[in-house]
Amino acid sequence: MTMERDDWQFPWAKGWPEIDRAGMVEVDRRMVETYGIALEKMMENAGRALATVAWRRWLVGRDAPRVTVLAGNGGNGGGALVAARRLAAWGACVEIVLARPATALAPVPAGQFAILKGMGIAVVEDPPEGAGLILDGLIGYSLSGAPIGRVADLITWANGSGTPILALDVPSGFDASTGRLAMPSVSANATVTLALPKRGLTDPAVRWAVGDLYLADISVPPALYATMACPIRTPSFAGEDILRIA
Ligand SMILES: NC(=O)C1=CN([C@@H]2O[C@H](COP(=O)(O)OP(=O)(O)OC[C@H]3O[C@@H](n4cnc5c(N)ncnc54)[C@H](OP(=O)(O)O)[C@@H]3O)[C@@H](O)[C@H]2O)[C@@H](O)CC1
Ligand SMILES: [K+]
Repeated sequence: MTMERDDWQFPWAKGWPEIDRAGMVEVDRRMVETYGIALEKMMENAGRALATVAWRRWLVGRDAPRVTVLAGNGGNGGGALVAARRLAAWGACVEIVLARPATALAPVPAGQFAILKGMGIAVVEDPPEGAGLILDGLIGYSLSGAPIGRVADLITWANGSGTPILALDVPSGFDASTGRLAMPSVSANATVTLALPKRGLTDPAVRWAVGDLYLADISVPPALYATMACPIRTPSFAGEDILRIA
């Protein structure tokens, strides 16, 4: 699978369709209710894509590389927990840091967390030093206001760690409704966004937070996009389920 395709390099030059939070919530709803593509399935695709980019860009060839996974209690955290499972199975030494107590995890992320516990994956309270990569699964498209509390502390810690950061869907702190960054915002080396680029992600002004941008296919049927209130042209993945688009 080639991760780089020249013709995908500059989406704003290519008119990549972008989507805001409301649109993505509608896509998620129709995936489940119209097509029966369960959240677990979407989350598995999201997490595997995150793990694949993590492995191929930062971890391949290294012996038991250490990965710190920062997980919020929503779908973004769930996708990162799937990536944690895949990376652990590929030989990474994974440490999970939850932003909220495990009891606050939403049902599907909680299921992912239970699997990780069953695998004996380490869950640590304080983020460890010296990891080779940090996964940002704190907040995705459901940011509400500027990050606060432990989430904000973890963002600040990750940014100051000197360790590369790979963000899921959006860098935590990025507002997918407005395309603007709240502070603090994760300053990611790369972001794996899901289905469609979230509104504003390809704006060069936010590149310092987004980093290199990958788009992951989570199997949205073209007809779903075509019958949206504002029809969307489907990105052509054509057998390559992760594309670098910026
Ligand atoms: N088809 C797809 O695209 C798929 C998308 N998927 C993924 O789901 C994501 C959307 O998931 P979501 O809606 O569960 O919420 P999400 O973004 O995880 O954030 C909620 C968390 O953020 C927190 N939080 C919010 N604001 C905050 C603040 N200011 N300061 C601090 N904390 C704040 C909030 O805390 P709380 O409000 O509960 O206290 C809660 O913990 C999406 O981005 C994608 O990654 C996958 O499921 C696969 C399919
Ligand atoms: K994130």
